[in-house]
Amino acid sequence: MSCPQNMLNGVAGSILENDVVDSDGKRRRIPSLSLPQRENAFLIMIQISHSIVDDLPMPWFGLDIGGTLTKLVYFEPTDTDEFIDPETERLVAKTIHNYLVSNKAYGEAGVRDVYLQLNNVNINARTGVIHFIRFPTERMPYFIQLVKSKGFAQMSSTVCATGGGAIKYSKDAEQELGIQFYKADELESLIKGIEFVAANNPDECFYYDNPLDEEKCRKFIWRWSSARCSSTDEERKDEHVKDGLQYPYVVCNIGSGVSVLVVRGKSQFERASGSSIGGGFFAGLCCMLCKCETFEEAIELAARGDNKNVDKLVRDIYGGDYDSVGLPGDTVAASFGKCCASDREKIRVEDLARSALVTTCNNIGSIALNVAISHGIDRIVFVGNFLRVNPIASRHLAHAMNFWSKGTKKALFLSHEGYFGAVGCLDKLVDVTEMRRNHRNGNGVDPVMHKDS
Ligand SMILES: Nc1ncnc2c1ncn2[C@@H]1O[C@H](COP(=O)(O)OP(=O)(O)O)[C@@H](O)[C@H]1O
Ligand SMILES: CC(C)(COP(=O)(O)O)[C@@H](O)C(=O)NCCC(=O)O
Repeated sequence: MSCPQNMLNGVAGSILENDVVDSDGKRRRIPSLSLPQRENAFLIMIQISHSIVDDLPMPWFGLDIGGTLTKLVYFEPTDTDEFIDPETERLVAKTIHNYLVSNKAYGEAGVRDVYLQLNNVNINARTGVIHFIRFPTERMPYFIQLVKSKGFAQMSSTVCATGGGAIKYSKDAEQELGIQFYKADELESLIKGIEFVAANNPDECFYYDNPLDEEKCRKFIWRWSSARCSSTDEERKDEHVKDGLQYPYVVCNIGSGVSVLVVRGKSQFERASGSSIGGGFFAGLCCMLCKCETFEEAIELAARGDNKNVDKLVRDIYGGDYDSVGLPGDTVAASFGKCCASDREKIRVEDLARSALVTTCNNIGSIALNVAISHGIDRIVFVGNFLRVNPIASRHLAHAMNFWSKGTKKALFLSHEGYFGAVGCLDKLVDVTEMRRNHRNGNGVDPVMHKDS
């Protein structure tokens, strides 16, 4: 465990001598020791563990309470040590493991995305696993009651929260559970989460070749940290791999609504644009027009539909391409433009769902591309849960970026789609640890009393 320097005050010499903590701050099991040595080490470890518990009690949760979905990430330490960790902390971890990690579904609507689990990651000087869980935000009151009934709130835990709901529900969490959120800004958390996950998961990022060609479409991993694609791994294996991400890049977050950000460096970003035509718009149209009950149902319907029966294309108006301005005949000229035609009875709900999907993607693609062009940036990273189980949208966006930029801009996608805000807000742990340490040393404020920072 990388005990922050201040935690080591007074015992540092003995700890290093007894090899409890590595010089780079990594925790390590003690090699076999003689009995007096063991007693000595044990006492030292009790002191350390108390300092650590004082600094930031486990378990650690990151919560992104969005307009539609709440994303919960749970960091489960795997570097636990019976000599170092207090028994209470280990018991809590076991209780949570038994409930969260042994199940894949919770209540009526909670789901753990097991395939996204990230192993062997380091957060705030601990090593562990990140688990990914989501549920509809409208179930938040039920979630609060569940946490209460399972007694999770009593286990002194550290909850970092972001998204609009971190503000909206903070009073309920406090009143019902006695939990105060460490709040983080959602866009800052989004970028921190993207950079953290991309750095920890070499296969996180991908792009499509020939996105709209059913036969030739291929998905390739983009090794973001080394700016190369996985197909060249072998031939370039001896090359030096650069650390960190390649700047600049554009992020287009498609949640309920859409935010487009320009990222120029670590912690250096601006929100350049946005749109209300996003995931909520698509889901809402499908609910009202197609009577879909779920997002998954809407996507399945759209997969079987044809937007050409609903949208007016350039060729429906021009009889072919509109050459002089470079508009191909199969471009959508007017979304839903055929819905007023006298033969509209032939339009199926599948076609309406597909048109809703294409309309949403076209609008988002155009905004994201404009931002990339106006800022002179070539890589556009699309994230957000609108892209969940939705390769049609990703492939459509990939094609649009390539086609309208004449191949100069590339659409990239990340496999943890909508979870970056929840991961990124865990970064608050580092700030809180630092603040608590300062407070203990007589400087600064107590973060427990100032969780809104
Ligand atoms: N299981 C689901 N339930 C509802 N919407 C979903 C689901 N899976 C994907 N979506 C899509 O994801 C969007 C929400 O994306 P998300 O990134 O979680 O945003 P937010 O933070 O606004 O909730 C929805 O508007 C919908 O289009
Ligand atoms: C307000 C929001 C940041 C909230 O984030 P979300 O829950 O949609 O992920 C987002 O919905 C948004 O950027 N809407 C578009 C607002 C606009 O620029 O028109």
